[in-house]
Amino acid sequence: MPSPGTQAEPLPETLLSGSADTEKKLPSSAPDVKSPAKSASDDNLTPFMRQWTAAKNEHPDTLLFFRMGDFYELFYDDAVIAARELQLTLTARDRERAIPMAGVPYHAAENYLQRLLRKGFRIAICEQMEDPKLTKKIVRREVTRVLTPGTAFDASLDQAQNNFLAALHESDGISAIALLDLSTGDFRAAEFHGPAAHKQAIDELAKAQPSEILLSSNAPADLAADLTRNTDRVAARTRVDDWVWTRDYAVPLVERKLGVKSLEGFGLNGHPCAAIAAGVILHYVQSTQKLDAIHIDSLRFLERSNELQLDPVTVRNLELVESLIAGQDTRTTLFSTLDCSQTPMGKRLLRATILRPLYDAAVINARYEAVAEAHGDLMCREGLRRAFNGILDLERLLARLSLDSAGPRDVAALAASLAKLPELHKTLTAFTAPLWRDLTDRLDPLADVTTIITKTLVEQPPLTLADGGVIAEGVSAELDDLRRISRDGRQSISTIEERERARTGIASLKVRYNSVFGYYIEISKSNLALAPADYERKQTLVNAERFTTPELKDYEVRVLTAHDRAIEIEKQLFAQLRRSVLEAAGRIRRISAVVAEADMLAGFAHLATIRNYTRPELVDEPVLEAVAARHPVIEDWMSATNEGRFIPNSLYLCGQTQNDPETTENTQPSLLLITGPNMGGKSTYLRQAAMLVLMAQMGSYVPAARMRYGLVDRIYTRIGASDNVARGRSTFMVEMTETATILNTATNKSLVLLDEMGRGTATFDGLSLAWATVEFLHAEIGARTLFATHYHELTMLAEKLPRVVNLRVGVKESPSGIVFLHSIEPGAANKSYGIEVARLAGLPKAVLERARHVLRQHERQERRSVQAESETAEPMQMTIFTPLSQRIVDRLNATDVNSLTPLQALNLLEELKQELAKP
Ligand SMILES: Nc1ncnc2c1ncn2[C@@H]1O[C@H](COP(=O)(O)OP(=O)(O)OP(=O)(O)O)[C@@H](O)[C@H]1O
Repeated sequence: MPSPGTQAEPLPETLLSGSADTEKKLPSSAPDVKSPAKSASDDNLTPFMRQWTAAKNEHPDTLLFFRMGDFYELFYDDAVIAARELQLTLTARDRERAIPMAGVPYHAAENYLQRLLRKGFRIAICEQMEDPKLTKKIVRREVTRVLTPGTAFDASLDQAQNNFLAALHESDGISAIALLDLSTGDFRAAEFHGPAAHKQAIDELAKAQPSEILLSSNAPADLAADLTRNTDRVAARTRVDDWVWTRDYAVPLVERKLGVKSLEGFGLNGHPCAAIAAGVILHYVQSTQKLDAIHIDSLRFLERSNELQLDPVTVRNLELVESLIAGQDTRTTLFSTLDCSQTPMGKRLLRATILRPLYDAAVINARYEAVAEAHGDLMCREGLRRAFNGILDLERLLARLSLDSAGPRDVAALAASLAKLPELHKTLTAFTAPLWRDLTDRLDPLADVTTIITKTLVEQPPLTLADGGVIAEGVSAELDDLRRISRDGRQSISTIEERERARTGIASLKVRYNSVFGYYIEISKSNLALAPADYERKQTLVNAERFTTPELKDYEVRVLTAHDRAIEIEKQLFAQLRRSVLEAAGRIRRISAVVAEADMLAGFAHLATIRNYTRPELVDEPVLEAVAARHPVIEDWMSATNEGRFIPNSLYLCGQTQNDPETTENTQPSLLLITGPNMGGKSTYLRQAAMLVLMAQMGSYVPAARMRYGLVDRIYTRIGASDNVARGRSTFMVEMTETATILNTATNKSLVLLDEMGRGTATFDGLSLAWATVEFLHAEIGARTLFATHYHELTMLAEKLPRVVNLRVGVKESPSGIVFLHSIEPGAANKSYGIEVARLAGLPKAVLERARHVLRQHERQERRSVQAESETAEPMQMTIFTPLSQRIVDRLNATDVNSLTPLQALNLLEELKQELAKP
């Protein structure tokens, strides 16, 4: 069957990926593999090529892997592309027509397939559907699977990451997405309303980093452009016919798959767009996998209100799961720092939790309590962590079984992992915190499933079913009998050999077997005269002659038939085992979730111990207080590389509440203005605040001596120049867009980090924008804000605005230069050390001296103009705006407008105008 209603879009020319090995030029024609435009009924074609052409025409946008015996062969342009991409030798089939051909051995195909998928190709696997030995005509072949980047579920996937297939649906101002990781069964959907719906959907997609995105065939082209701009890894884009994206077709697909009459239980009622996106995903999976993916048995509707919101910019800026610099050591991410999970499920959950921390005090506190208990009991904690040892990727093993691509060893691995559950269950019962109790209750040890597998399979099964030896003795009486015949047959062969040697007197006579000629007696040419008359000649070699006898022929039939039949029965029993295990698919998936959560929490407890993290206190006020806090990633990095010691710093912030009086003596700061030299540690201090909140809202302990905080609804960052320049926006434009988002959407529960805002433009423009932004954040938003800046003028705001406080990073001047203390102190920096830092960076002496000279001149000029101003004018205003506008403002402030007659008002206006006209 062809893939109905799908069509791959050419990939963009460049992969804008963060990882070095994918940062390659893709051939623009990568997935364009529509060759040749032939008709299967073309009379000139051989029957074989007619069969190939028919399969290719059904899947024109794929590379067709055509099974021929022990090889998958590719022909025409497919062969040329595969040879180029996989460095295969290009040969030719049919000397006359010279059809390009390239192939890979079927047992090694997996590796080649994955390489092509990673390059964005789609692949159709055309299998032999009957045994070539049993047919005299051409073997029947069918496309059994279509592989696409988003539907991969092979063993080479990164175990710590999901491989998502996404669908994006937009209709009547509503944007919805669905995400499915076929390799684990993780299936989610979300829907967004209002003016920001589209952006929110794109942001969610960017966070999920799907490998493939399904779009409607009539979706606008710029939808795809948006995705490219906001997604780090460029996903393959596949168009699906618009008729699939309809409520009548797509929603019943989801209902049928989940076995329900309504999607209410999955939180999808009233969210038809999300349900349609989920349905499109299922349609696509069915058309590519050609079988029912049993392990997809639930769907999670994502509620943004339950999460701490992180937009993709913040995820990238804070280097939560990926390093900012492409190809850089991934050990510098928060994920790598916190990852001490023992199982792949635990790793994936940790990653997902970093990207979606909680926004629910009860759940967060329940986690703290569980971590506290494990933290406080070394024996139990270590016992628990040991219990995860040997639990392999339950979700992915199950998925492979569900998609019928699990071999005997996969099933044995599943059983070995499940066999660890009773021990895990026992270890968990030692804990009493409610969350541990809940996990213990949910941990079904699945003993029945383990028993079925261990009873059915031999202890160490072979990789494939092909040669048998997979099913244990005692499972099937018929199989045991056939095996005996086959075994006895081999013994009889040696008896025959001995007897025939004695009969003929030829000591070197051999009885052997090969797959082409079956059993035979081999006699060397020199002994041919001794061959008895009942020997029938079978094959002549250079130095020997091969014979058979009626007895040997009879043996052959019995032994080979027994062997083939035994393998047939093994296949049937294995299929039956697969079905039995899949009946427990839902239970296995639920257990995987329990294992993942227990593993992650045990990891938090372990980190708390080895890194000295402490339990945060979650309160009902918008505070953010941390005593002696550290940046988890830098601290870990420094201790791993023995590069110094991280200097702890404290933080006190309080978001503005509705009841806050306008000004009071002891107002807590909502905005910290941090000044100080480059390299002083300003950015680190900012990021550290975000890390603390993020970890705390994941339910983890934090790197601080003490932390007290109120829930944060969203973390905003405007940090440094990002790589969007490559995506068509200037540094300054990116900066302003990000700032606009903050000012338009932050609340008093948010955490805002602004690092060197305004530096991307002319000094005074930048300063003015930064100034106005601080005022707006202070007056209108009241979010907990950290603002690092090199504009010293901004520090004046601390005197004017009650909730703004100045902090500076400590430096010590010494004869040999400046020393960064990395401590955060009260007050504003009185000096910048740009030239000193430039010296440390190795700028040429001449440039440094010239810079010092220019700086001195500039400072002298500045002093002169300040002097002149103080002699002539009123005291300097605490504002960067001109005194003239301030005079007008003062005049207006002093006027009681209600007491003015219309004429007086007009006169006042005229006076102000004249004031403006003064030089
Ligand atoms: N508290 C600390 N303890 C130890 N080292 C630190 C600390 N804070 C920062 N550092 C180190 O100092 C260096 C500079 O830090 P950071 O980038 O935060 O400085 P900055 O003031 O933001 O500089 P710039 O203004 O140039 O961006 C980094 O290498 C960082 O690892």
